[in-house]
Amino acid sequence: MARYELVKRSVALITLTNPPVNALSSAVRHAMAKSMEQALNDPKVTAVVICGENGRFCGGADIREFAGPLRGPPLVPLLDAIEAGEKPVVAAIEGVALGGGFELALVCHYCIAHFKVNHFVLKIIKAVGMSRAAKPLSSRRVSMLTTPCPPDLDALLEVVTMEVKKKARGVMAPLACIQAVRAAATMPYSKGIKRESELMATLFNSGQARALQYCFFAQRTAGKWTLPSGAQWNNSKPREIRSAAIIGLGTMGRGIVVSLARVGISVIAVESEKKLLETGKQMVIGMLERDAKRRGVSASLNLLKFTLSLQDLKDVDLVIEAVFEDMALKKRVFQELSKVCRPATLLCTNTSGLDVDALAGVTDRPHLVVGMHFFSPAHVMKLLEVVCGPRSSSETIATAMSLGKRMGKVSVAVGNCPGFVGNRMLKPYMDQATFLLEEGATPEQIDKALEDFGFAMGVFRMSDLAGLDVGWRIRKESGLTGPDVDPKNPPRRRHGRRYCPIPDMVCEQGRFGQKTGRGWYMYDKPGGTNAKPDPLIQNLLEMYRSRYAIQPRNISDQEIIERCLFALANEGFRILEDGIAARPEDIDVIYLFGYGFPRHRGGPMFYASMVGLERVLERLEHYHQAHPDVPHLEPSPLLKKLVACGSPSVQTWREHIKTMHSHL
Ligand SMILES: CC/C=C\C=C\CC(=O)SCCNC(=O)CCNC(=O)[C@H](O)C(C)(C)COP(=O)(O)OP(=O)(O)OC[C@H]1O[C@@H](n2cnc3c(N)ncnc32)[C@H](O)[C@@H]1OP(=O)(O)O
Repeated sequence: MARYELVKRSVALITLTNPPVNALSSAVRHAMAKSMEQALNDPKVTAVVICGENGRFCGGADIREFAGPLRGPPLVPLLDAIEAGEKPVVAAIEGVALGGGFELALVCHYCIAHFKVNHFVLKIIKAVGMSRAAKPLSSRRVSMLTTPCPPDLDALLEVVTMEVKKKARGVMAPLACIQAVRAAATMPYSKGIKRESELMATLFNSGQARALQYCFFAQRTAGKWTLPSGAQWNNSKPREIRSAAIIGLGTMGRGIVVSLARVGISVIAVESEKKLLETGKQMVIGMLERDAKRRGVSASLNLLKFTLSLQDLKDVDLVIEAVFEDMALKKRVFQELSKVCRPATLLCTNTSGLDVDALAGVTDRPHLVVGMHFFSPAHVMKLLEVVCGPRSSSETIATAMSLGKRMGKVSVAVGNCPGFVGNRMLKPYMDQATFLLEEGATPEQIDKALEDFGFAMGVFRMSDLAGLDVGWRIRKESGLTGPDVDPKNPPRRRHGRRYCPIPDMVCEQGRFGQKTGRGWYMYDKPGGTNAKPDPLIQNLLEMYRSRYAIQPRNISDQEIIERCLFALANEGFRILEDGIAARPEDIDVIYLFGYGFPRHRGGPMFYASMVGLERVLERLEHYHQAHPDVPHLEPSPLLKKLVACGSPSVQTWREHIKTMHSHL
C-alpha cells in the first residue's frame, strides 16, 4: 500500500503502491501515516520523497470507499503533519495527481512533475539534500503563502458564477469551488481550510455526489460486456483494424471518417455520385484540418482515399455503412459488400434503429456483421452503441467495442431491436412531450422544465438540431402518417393507441428544424442556432386544440418532468426485461453520453432509483389511469417486481432480472 525505503542513508522514499491508480484507500492512508511518522522520527532521515508506483502519482481518494462510513485514518491530519514537519518533503509527480492526491502534492514543500519521474528520483533526492541547508522550510509551507486578492474580487466571482450557472445548470460542485476560492482569497489559511471542509461535507453528503460516483463506475462497467454464451470482454480477442471503409459521406459518414483517421486508421470513403463525393471530401478535409489545429498536431490527410467504386474495398479490414436510413438500400449495399470484400472483412452498419440481423442475413458472413451506432456529430459525440445481432460472433463484438475505445468513444454493447436502447427509449419520452403540447403546454415551457432539470437541451430544441425530417420519414415508413393514412379516421390514434400528429403537421410546412431556419422554434437563418419562440407554432397549437375540442390546461413543470422522465425510465425497465441491455448502468451511460442526460442526476435508471421506485410506480399508475390509451405509461412488470422486492439499489437490479432469453 505504501513502500518505505531509506535511500542514500538519509532520504526516506515513500512509494504509494495501490494499483491501478494508487488511490488513497484506508489501507494506503494508514501505511502513509506510519511511513511519515517513521521518517519524521528517524534522526538519520534528512528529507522525504513521495512518489507513486507504475507511473501514476495518485488518483485521489478511493471512490469505492465513499459508499460506506469512513474507515481508517482521516487524510487531513496526515496532510497537516507533512506540511508542518521539520524535514523537507518532495512530491515526485508522474501521470495523475487528482483530488486528495493533488492535496497531498500541495502540502509537500517541493513538487517535481515529469512524464517519467521515476528516472529522476535519485537526482531529486540529491537535489533535496543540497537545498535543505540553503532554504529554510518556512517559506515552503503552503499555509504561509499569501493568496493574492484582486480588489474587484466580488465582481470577478460574480461573472464566473453566472458563467458556471449557465454551463453547469443545477450542479452544486462548481459553485462550491467558487466559494472555496473566495474563502482562500479573503480568509487566513486555517479559516479558509475550515470553510473548504464545510463545503466539501455538504457536497459529500449530497445526492449529486452519489450520482456522480455512480456515473464514474457505470462508465467503466459499460466496457465490460458479457454474452450468455460466456464470451466476454476479458476472454474475447479483438482483431486489429488497420484499414476501414465508410459508405456514404453524409453528416454521419463524414464524422466517422474523421474519428477513424485521427487515430491513424486508413480510410476509404465511398459515395454514389461525383458531386456528393467531392462535397464530402472537402468537408472531411476541412474537419480534419480544424481538428488537427485544435489538437496541435498535423492532419492525417494521407490516410484518406475517396472513391465512387465499391470495388476499391476488397482488401479493407472493416466497413461501416452509413447510407440513408432505408432498409432496401442498406440490404443492397450489404449484398454488394459481400461480393466485393474479402471473406474476413467485418461489415458494420451505422443504422440508428433498423434490424441488424436482417442486414446480416443478406451477407455471406452473418457472424461478421454488427451494428456500430454513432451519434451525431460522430467525431464529437462520445457514445457508440455496439449492436450485437444474434449471429454476431464474440470476436466481431470485441473488435467493434475495442475500435470504439480506440476512437475515444464510450462503447456500450446492446441487443438488436427497433431503436436498440437509446432511440427505443426516446420514443415514449418524445411522445409524452407532444401529448403535453396537445394538452396545453408550449415547446418552450417543456424545454425549460427539462433544461432546468439539467438536460443540455430540451426535447424540442434537440429535435430542431437533429432535424425533424428524420423522424417524419420513419413515421411514414411505419404507416403512422403519409398520403395513405386518413388522419381523421380515427383522429389522434394509430395502431390502436394515442398518436399526436403535430410533429407531422410541422414537417408538412417544410419546417425541419435548424437546417431550414424553422422548426419547433424560429431561427435567424437556415443553419442558425439562436432559437426563438415562433408565433406560428403557437397558432398551429391553438388551431389544433380547437379542431379537436381540447380545452388547454395549465401544466406544471413537475408533471412535465414526471411524464417525460418516468415514461423514459419505464421503457428502460422493459429493455432490461427484454435482455436488450444487460445492466441499468449501460442504459444510464447511453443517456449520459448520447442524449445529454445530466450527469449529476446519474442517468434515467439511477434517477428513478433516487426518486424512489415506489413513487415512480405510483405516478406511472396515476398517469396511465388518466391516459389509458398510452401503453408506455403502464408500469413495466420489472418495475413492479422491484418495488415488491423492497426497491433494491440499482447496482443489484440485475439479480432480479430473469430474462427468458437475452438478446446480447
Ligand atoms: C479519505 C478522503 C479524503 C480526501 C478526499 C479527497 C477527494 C478525492 O480525492 S475524490 C477522488 C478524486 N479522484 C478522481 O476523481 C479520479 C478518478 N479517476 C480518474 O479520473 C481516472 O480513473 C484516472 C485516474 C485519470 C485514470 O484513467 P484511466 O487510465 O483511463 O483508467 P480508468 O479506466 O479510469 O481507471 C482504471 C481503474 O481504476 C479505478 N479507479 C480510478 N480512480 C479511482 C479512484 N479514485 N478510486 C477508486 N478506483 C479508481 C477505475 O474504476 C478502474 O477500475 P476497473 O476495475 O479497472 O474498472
